[in-house]
Amino acid sequence: GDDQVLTRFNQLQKRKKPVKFARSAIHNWGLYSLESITAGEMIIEYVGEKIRQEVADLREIKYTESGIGSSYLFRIDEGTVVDATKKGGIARFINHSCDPNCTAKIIRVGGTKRIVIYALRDIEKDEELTYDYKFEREIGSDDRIPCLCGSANCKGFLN
Ligand SMILES: Nc1ncnc2c1ncn2[C@@H]1O[C@H](CN(CC[C@H](N)C(=O)O)CC2CN(Cc3cccs3)C2)[C@@H](O)[C@H]1O
Repeated sequence: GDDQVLTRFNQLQKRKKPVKFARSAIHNWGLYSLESITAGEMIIEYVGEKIRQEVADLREIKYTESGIGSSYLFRIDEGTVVDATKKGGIARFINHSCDPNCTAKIIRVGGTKRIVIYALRDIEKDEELTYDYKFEREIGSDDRIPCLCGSANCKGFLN
């Protein structure tokens, strides 16, 4: 129930799972576990600036124009986005996989929504952490992002 989530979130605040960012076999930088993690455990919060969708749209254009490439934007709900580009935690380095070992959950803590990354299965030390980005399909658009996760069940694209 919610109280367990709260307790575990508070524990997570005190004792984050040790993780590190390093070069990824999937894309550029990725996030890795520094110790084995048990299925269901909270690993890290995706921390950043909470902004309205309209602001996120403008920033997305600015980031793309300034060559930051795709952005560290994480949608919380239809009106809210967390932007980890300028003020963000290292969870922004987690890559997508079609066979992920983590999942990103939106939890409500004291009335505010937060993004927490949980382990979907037992994770070994030094494994790259991944979750399914669940990007919306860009129907008909030509800017599909080819997926490099390398999983047997890879869908071929991120969007
Ligand atoms: N399975 C995958 N297959 C292909 N590409 C992937 C996969 N999974 C993540 N991606 C890329 O990664 C971005 C998500 N990124 C996660 C961390 C990234 N690896 C990083 O080093 O910053 C954050 C965005 C912000 N951008 C900054 C950039 C740095 C270098 C080139 S663009 C990347 C995504 O939007 C994608 O473009």
